[in-house]
Amino acid sequence: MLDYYPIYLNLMDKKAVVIGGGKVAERKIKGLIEAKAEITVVSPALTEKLHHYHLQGTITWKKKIFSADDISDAFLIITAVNDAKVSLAVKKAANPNQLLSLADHPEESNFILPSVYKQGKLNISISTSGASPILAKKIKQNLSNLYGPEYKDYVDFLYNCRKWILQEIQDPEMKKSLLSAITEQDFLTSTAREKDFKEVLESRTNQ
Ligand SMILES: C[C@@]1(CC(=O)O)c2cc3[nH]c(cc4nc(cc5[nH]c(cc(n2)[C@H]1CCC(=O)O)[C@@](C)(CC(=O)O)[C@@H]5CCC(=O)O)C(CC(=O)O)=C4CCC(=O)O)c(CCC(=O)O)c3CC(=O)O
Ligand SMILES: NC(=O)C1=CN([C@@H]2O[C@H](COP(=O)(O)OP(=O)(O)OC[C@H]3O[C@@H](n4cnc5c(N)ncnc54)[C@H](O)[C@@H]3O)[C@@H](O)[C@H]2O)C=CC1
Repeated sequence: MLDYYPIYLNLMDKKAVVIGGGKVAERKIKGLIEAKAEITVVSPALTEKLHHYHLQGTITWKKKIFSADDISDAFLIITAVNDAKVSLAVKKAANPNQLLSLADHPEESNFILPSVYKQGKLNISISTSGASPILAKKIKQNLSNLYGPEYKDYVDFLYNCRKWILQEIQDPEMKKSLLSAITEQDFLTSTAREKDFKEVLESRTNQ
C-alpha cells in the first residue's frame, strides 16, 4: 500500500500552475490562493469564479490548451482537465522533481490533496489516501463540532504566548510546564487569557 508522507508547504510567492479551469480546478485554486502562491491557470475556458479571480489580478490566465513550456518554471503543478490524455502529457512534460498532482490519476502523481479544516492558524488535514474523498470531507465537517470558531483567537493567543515563553523563560522544565499549562481547557474558555497567564506565571515562578 502507498503510505503518504504528510507535509505543510510554504507556497508564499512560489509559482503554481493549474491546467484546466473547471469546477475541480476552482477548488484546488482556492487553496492555492489562501497559501498566497503565484498562480497561473492554463485553460481555454474558466468558471465564473476563476474568471473573477483573473479580473481581480489574483491569478494569471493563459487562455490556451496546455503545452510543455507552461510548466517549465513551476514549483507545483496541478491538472484538473476532462481529458486523461492531457493529464498524462503534463506528467510527461514535468521534471520528476516538480511537485505534480493529476486530479484524474493520483497514482501518477507525487502528491495528493487532503480535505482541510481551518480555524485561523489551526489547520487540520484529512486524507483517506485516495480511498474515499467523500469520507475525508465528512470527517472535516464533523471536526467543526469539536473545534469551533473560538479556536481562532485561542490559537493566536497560544502563538503569541509560546513566542514570549520561548524568548523569556530559560529554565527548560519551567518552559515545558508553561507551554503545557496554556493548552489547558481554562485558557480556551477564558475571557482574560493574558491576565490568567500572568497568574500562572507568578504562581509557578514563586514556588
Ligand atoms: C486522490 C485525490 C487526488 C487529489 O485530487 O488530490 C482525489 C482523487 C479523486 N477524487 C475524485 C472524486 C471526488 N473528489 C471529491 C472531493 C475532493 N477530493 C479531494 C481529494 C482527492 N481526490 C485526493 C484524495 C483525498 C483523500 O486522500 O481522501 C478533496 C478532499 C480535496 C480537494 O480536492 O481539494 C475534495 C473534498 C474537499 C472538501 O473537503 O470539501 C468528490 C466529492 C465532491 O466533489 O464533493 C468526488 C466525487 C465522489 C467520488 O468520486 O468519490 C476522483 C474521481 C473523478 C472521476 O469521477 O473521474 C478522483 C480520481 C481517483 O480517485 O482516481
Ligand atoms: N481529484 C478530485 O478531487 C476530482 C477529480 N475529478 C477529475 O477532475 C477532472 C476535471 O473535472 P471538472 O473540473 O469537473 O471538469 P470540467 O469539464 O468542469 O473542467 C475541465 C477543464 O479543463 C479544461 N481543458 C480541457 N482540455 C484542456 C487542455 N488541453 N489544456 C488546458 N485545459 C484544458 C477545460 O477548458 C475545462 O476548463 C476530471 O477528469 C475528473 O475526472 C473530478 C472530481 C474530483
